[in-house]
Amino acid sequence: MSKQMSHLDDIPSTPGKFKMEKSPFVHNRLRWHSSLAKLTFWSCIFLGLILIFFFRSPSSNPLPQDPSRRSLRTYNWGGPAWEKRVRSSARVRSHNGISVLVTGAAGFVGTHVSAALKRRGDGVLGLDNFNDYYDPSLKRARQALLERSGVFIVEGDINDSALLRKLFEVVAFTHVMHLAAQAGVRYAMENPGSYVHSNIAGLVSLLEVCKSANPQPAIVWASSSSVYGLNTKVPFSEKDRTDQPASLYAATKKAGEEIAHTYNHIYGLSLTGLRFFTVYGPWGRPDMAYFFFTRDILKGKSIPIFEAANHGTVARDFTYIDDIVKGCLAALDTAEKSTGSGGKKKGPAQLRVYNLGNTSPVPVSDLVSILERLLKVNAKRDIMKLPRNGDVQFTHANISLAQRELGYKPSTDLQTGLKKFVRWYLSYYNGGKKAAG
Ligand SMILES: O=C(O)[C@H]1O[C@H](OP(=O)(O)OP(=O)(O)OC[C@H]2O[C@@H](n3ccc(=O)[nH]c3=O)[C@H](O)[C@@H]2O)[C@H](O)[C@@H](O)[C@@H]1O
Repeated sequence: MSKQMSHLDDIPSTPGKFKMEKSPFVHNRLRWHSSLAKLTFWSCIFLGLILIFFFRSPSSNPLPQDPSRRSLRTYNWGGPAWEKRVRSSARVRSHNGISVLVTGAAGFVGTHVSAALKRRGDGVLGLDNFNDYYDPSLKRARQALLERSGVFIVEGDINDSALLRKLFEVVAFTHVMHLAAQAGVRYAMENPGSYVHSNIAGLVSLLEVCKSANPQPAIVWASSSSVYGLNTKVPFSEKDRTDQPASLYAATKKAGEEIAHTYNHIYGLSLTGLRFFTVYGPWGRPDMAYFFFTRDILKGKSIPIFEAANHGTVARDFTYIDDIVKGCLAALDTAEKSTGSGGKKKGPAQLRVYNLGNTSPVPVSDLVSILERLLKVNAKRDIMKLPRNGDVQFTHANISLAQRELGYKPSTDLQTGLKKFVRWYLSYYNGGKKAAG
């Protein structure tokens, strides 16, 4: 190093100018030294700036800062012990049982559906990416609950095609109950990418693997009442227009219905979409109004209650989880087989869409009154204008199609359902001592 330096020191940097200097050697050495120092100095500054930029740039570390790219997380799966667990969880234990892959199994509806299927002896394997859209510890608690009844939840993302293919290699699922999604109407303005990632790209990734599976499974999946968007004709019937979504969430669910049509048409996949109407109940989602209203009423915090223009009522056709589960199971049981094999269609296949609602919309202010009575605490009501962030003024399901074809008959009113929710909430959060996330 020093040898090389001394050699470099002897060579004038600009030989042409050399002769013009009065004391060429000394002067040039000084010049050389000072320019080397300058070069080193500016290089350090430049390097420093690059490093600062690199570490502060969100793209250098996409995982914690960009939740729409959750699939970039790596999950551990595979190996003989893992395959054994997968097989055992998916094993059918009753005569004429089905074997179901439940995506979003650690979610609210996913947990209840998985438990119900397992109870009647069907084979159930869960899949969930345990993202942090809301408190993941609640998802872990649901997972523990399912584990106790023999349901294994594979940790992974529906965008991971290699994982999905592996699951179909290990188990010949007869059905897929696809509930993994980015839910929530208002969050779509904060993180639009996560909706595209889960509800569109994830759905396509799943259907691609299902279409190539041999045998192809029948698929039942969660659409949403939000697809009715700005439709004003009530009650909402499956025949009504769904081309005016009011949120990106609704648009991705509507896109899902169109994508389902395509895969049914080209590949003969049997597909049933269920339009859920504001599902609530024990083990529910903390991002939903009934859940965080409960938390905030208990904390003495004020709760924002939306109203439409001219003090118009905002109402929802709140549907209790047990009724939804019955609808899901009936959809699975009436699903016909897919007709394709090896990615090729052999004949026309079933394509269905059903409303699963309660058929009795309740104003949000009444929901709050019921919670006040059940919690024995007066809410601090903060009445505010319905924000323009995707909410619609009301939903109301016409369920006659589901009644006729699935035998769907909701039987829990909001008062009864909320009573069960509040009992669960108080015991889960230890009498309100542990705060809900
Ligand atoms: O059924 C559906 O299609 C949808 O139901 C819910 O969406 P949403 O009905 O908006 O449920 P909440 O967020 O719990 O809101 C319930 C009601 O409370 C109102 N609300 C919400 C939040 C708030 O701070 N204040 C308030 O008054 C809403 O406007 C709405 O009328 C779910 O979050 C969606 O994932 C689902 O697809």
